[in-house]
Amino acid sequence: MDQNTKKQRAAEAAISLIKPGTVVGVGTGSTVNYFIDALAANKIDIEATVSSSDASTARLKALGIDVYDLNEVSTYDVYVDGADEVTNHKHMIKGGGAALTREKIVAAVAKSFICIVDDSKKVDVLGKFPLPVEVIPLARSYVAREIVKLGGDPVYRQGVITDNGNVILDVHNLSIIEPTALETQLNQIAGVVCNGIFAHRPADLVISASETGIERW
Ligand SMILES: O=C(CO)[C@H](O)[C@H](O)COP(=O)(O)O
Repeated sequence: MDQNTKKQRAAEAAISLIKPGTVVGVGTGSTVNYFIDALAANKIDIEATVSSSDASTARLKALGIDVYDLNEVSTYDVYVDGADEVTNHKHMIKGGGAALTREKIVAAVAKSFICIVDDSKKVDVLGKFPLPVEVIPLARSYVAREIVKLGGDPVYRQGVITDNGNVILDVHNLSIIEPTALETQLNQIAGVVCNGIFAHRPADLVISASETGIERW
């Protein structure tokens, strides 16, 4: 079974957890695209969505699904998003699609976070996937030097501007033993907007698809 089929299966497994009449938080990426398509295909009569990126907003609207501005919503039940890595503790690295900041915000407003992945994303320790850090453009070199002091190897993601007008540093060679501590530490560097460790707000449920079926934890 190829990776895209697994992504689609994980996304479709999340559909049964979506209740009619509710607002649904929608992440970003290829796995979430399958979720958006399944939301439309299953014709679940949701009230609307809140979205974590311009790309997801465009896909939702193209399928006739309403998208609320997050400022119109005080809270909502379920946020569904993919991940680049996820652990048994439901800590994640996100931001491979450069949408980490809005993803973290939209997830923060949700009562629960459902992470949908194929089984290649499950890891014991975060950090093999280069950690995305969104940075104010002016601060790029300074932040990179500070990250080197923390033991990481930052690489500027050439040609990528986030939906917020910022740039991304992908930090290689980190073994993230204490994700909550590193999430906090990176956020304290002046010029960092957000980093892709989701440990202060982990997932509540991970749905992972493999050859043999769906695993939940
Ligand atoms: O964090 C993300 C985007 O910023 C995505 O959730 C993550 O990169 C996984 O993407 P995909 O579902 O395409 O494998």
